[in-house]
Amino acid sequence: MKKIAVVGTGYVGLVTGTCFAETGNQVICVDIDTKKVERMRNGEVPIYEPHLDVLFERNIKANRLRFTTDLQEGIKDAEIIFLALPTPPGEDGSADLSYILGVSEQIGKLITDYKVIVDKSTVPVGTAEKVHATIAQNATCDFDVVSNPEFLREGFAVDDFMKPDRVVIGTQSDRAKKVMGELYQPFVRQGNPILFMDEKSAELTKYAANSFLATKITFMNEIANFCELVGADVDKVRIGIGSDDRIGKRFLFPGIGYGGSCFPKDVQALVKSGKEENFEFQILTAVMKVNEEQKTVLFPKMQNFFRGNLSGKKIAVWGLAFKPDTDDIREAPSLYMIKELLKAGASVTAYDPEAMPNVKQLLGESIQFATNEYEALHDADALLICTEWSVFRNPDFDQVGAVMRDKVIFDGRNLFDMETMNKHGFYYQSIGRGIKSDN
Ligand SMILES: NC(=O)c1ccc[n+]([C@@H]2O[C@H](COP(=O)([O-])OP(=O)(O)OC[C@H]3O[C@@H](n4cnc5c(N)ncnc54)[C@H](O)[C@@H]3O)[C@@H](O)[C@H]2O)c1
Ligand SMILES: O=c1ccn([C@@H]2O[C@H](COP(=O)(O)OP(=O)(O)O[C@H]3O[C@H](CO)[C@@H](O)[C@H](O)[C@H]3O)[C@@H](O)[C@H]2O)c(=O)[nH]1
Repeated sequence: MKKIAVVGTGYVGLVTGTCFAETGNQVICVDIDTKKVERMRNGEVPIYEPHLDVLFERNIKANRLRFTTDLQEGIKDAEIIFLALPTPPGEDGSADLSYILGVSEQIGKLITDYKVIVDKSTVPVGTAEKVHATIAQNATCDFDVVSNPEFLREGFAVDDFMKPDRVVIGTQSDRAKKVMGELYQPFVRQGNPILFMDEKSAELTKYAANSFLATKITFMNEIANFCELVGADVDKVRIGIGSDDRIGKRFLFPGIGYGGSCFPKDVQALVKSGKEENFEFQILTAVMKVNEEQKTVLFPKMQNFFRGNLSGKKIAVWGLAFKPDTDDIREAPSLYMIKELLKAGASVTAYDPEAMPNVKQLLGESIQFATNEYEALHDADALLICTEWSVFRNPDFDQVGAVMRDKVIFDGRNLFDMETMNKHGFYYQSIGRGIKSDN
């Protein structure tokens, strides 16, 4: 059993804290958001993340998981302090380290006995050194700073955390290595490795992983766009190349661009880190450009369909979250499409199983929200699909066609097969699969 403090209770911090509690540790989560802490103390999970609620409730009941707004109270008994704080893009695209360094400064003033301070946030190479220097300015006791990047995906966060493909631990301190190795032992029982390395390599491993995955998706999006020009079917090409073990089946799904709180900001931050070393990440620069264009690739198609005049058209939007099984709308492609549609004078009625409250906060009254997917379609001139929630995968097409003004679908996630669409008489455009049916 270890005593752990987790500072920051967002998608990463709350999952980290809860999963460490689940393996028998004593965890206290610290957040400056008083309302959030109040909600958690009342037993409420403040984010939507499948399966988190069961673990959360169980560990609170067992007194292994507690919450506070007071950093001093949070860290006083902890041997390990995780920093799961935001690292948003600064104005120039580099990672903003003010949250990390601000809390590090406070930690330096507060600690009185040995602690392992762990960077769980995604941070540029050299941050562990900066955190160390910041704490050292005030600390009067021994401490180590470790880089332990997190690879969980939203929507699968609990599973990814409990059964990680690997755990990366960057430290050159034997003492910290031992503490971290013991902590993670229960999570690598399946034989997946704990990879010990130096801090800088650990920090870069995280950016390299995200940038590689973003590149893989973007490559497939370009292939999809080319498929449309030459009449090939990207789904067939995807399966064709994905069957090669060297390429792999995963992360090859084309769509309206990658979004979320990680890929866009992390690719940008790595490119910026390169610039600081007079190094140009040529591939990643192209990835960012292609992805920007991909987010609105369906817009000109919609404009064409409506002969350049979207003004007054009613567009139903299915899916607002940047991906299914999350309420997160950070950098969601849906928001880019909605912005273009509103600019063109269209009206938008949207439905998303989890993300509507977040979008309401952002867009207010500028769009309408429906209580289910069919209600969103009432009198719609077209349906635009932005997120592949399971509930959208097998709709009653007769009902869909009956409530819409026109049977027109623009699908940014390739949910339906072309034959089904043809059979039901829909005009259907997706990504990389050509136009099947003329209206
Ligand atoms: N979201 C993901 O899927 C994911 C996965 C892997 C890594 N990461 C990285 O992990 C980090 C955290 O991401 P997130 O998505 O969990 O962020 P988030 O925005 O969801 O949560 C951050 C939390 O930190 C709190 N906070 C801010 N300042 C604080 C302070 N001074 N003291 C205490 N709490 C404070 C906020 O109130 C918030 O609850 C980022 O670096 C991100 O890149 C995220
Ligand atoms: O084949 C694919 C797979 C994903 N996406 C898009 O890519 C984005 C990111 O998806 P995903 O990676 O599943 O979600 P995240 O929760 O953002 O997770 C990524 O970012 C996290 C934060 O750094 C990392 O921890 C994870 O390993 C990494 O997968 C989303 O917009 C998806 O729609 C595609 O377009 N095609």
